[in-house]
Amino acid sequence: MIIIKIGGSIQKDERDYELISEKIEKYSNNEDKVLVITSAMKGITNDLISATENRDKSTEIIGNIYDKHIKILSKVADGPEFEIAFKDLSKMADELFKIAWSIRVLDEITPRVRDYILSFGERMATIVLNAALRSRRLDSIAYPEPPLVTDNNFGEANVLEDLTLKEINEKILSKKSKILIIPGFIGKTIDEKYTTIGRGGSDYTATLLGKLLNVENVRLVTEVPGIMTADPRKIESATTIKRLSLEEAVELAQMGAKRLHPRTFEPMFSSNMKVTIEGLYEEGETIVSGSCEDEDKLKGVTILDDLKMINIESTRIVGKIGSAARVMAEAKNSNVNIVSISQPASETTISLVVNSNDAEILATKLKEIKDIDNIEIKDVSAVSIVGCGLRNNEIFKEVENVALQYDILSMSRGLKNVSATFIVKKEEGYNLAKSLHEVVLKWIN
Ligand SMILES: Nc1ncnc2c1ncn2[C@@H]1O[C@H](COP(=O)(O)OP(=O)(O)O)[C@@H](O)[C@H]1O
Ligand SMILES: N[C@@H](CC(=O)OP(=O)(O)O)C(=O)O
Repeated sequence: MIIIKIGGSIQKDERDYELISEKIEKYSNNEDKVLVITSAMKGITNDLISATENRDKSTEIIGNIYDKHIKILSKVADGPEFEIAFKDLSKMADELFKIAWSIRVLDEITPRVRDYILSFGERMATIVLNAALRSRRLDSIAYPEPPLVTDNNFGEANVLEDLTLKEINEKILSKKSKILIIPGFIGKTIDEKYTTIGRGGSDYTATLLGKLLNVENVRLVTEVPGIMTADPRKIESATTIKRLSLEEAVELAQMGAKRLHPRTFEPMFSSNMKVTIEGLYEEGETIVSGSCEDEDKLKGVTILDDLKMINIESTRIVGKIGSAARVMAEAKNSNVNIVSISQPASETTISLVVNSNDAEILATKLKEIKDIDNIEIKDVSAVSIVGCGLRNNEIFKEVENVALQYDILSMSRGLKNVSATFIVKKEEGYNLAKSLHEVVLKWIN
């Protein structure tokens, strides 16, 4: 069996479905079963989120979502396949309209209802993809219900692995068709409420099922030809990385490369599967497998630029046990994720980097701590460089020399020292990323 994940970025028009069908057919030739995991069609998850946020427009947005699906369906499916899929999509859309109407009337939404609404993106995508494959005479079936059984942490649910394995064996793998199409990103609780596992969660669905089902090959198909040395939309000279060790892949995913779910590669730590990220339009792929090897030098650069640094200064917190804990406790109580932390040995300052949206919320809470003299907030970028070669002194020095030409606010090392992150003022972020990318291109193999 092979697992193929089809990204949302490559589900937008007739040509995409033609290329996807060819790819699935090619991979299915030597397999007994192909488990296809699909994301929602391009832009649909964002549209659904916008329906939950702009409740006065929710029915209009949902009308557009339905139209987009039917328009594509009419181009990729024909005859009875079109008829069946049309009925299934219309039934789902009816259900979605009812919820949209109720949130519009109530002007209120709970995390549970939000996940229920988001679940329609992936569920509708299984129907369109299946109709497209069947119209090309491929032996496929869609199972739109979530394969993952999760806890009820709506928005970022955790997968219950044993129950998921049971579910997939009983309800999905038992189907006779060779190609089984299931939704990524969504799950359901034991009492059958829809959940989601976090943005980009279809990649993680694929690797997690790969581990649970002992599958050797998991292929994540997307619009770019593999994971690249930088986001090709930001840095033109970015090129495909041929191989990533698991440590490197985890660091890159965590810092947003190819908008992967941060846990995408976690299942690989307890399995022997090989994960390949490959392009639909251009030849090119990245293989993720194994640990750091001698030939692994530098692999890539990422940049996070919607961040703020909160500098907390006080001479009265120096040497006091529990000062940092109080600051962190405020972050926890305010539900604010800390992206980076630093404190000099003089202990007079604690600097926290958080997502821009969270900065004011946290700073307001911190101002209530009476031993703090001054709190300052500034826009920053986090620029990271990743590669096993950073453990090599010569390479690390070269990276450091380039970074030191900028005004570095803090520096930290990642998992097993295979990454280094530099925090700089926002206006320096892009230039630092470009300079570090030049070093990557020199050392990449
Ligand atoms: N290092 C990187 N390598 C490849 N793509 C990247 C990288 N960093 C950011 N990206 C962006 O990720 C996008 C693909 O992610 P996404 O849209 O989530 O794909 P999919 O929907 O197929 O899962 C690309 O269009 C690219 O701009
Ligand atoms: N549709 C979800 C899940 C996902 O993984 O999407 P994509 O494969 O298009 O990144 C999202 O947008 O987050």
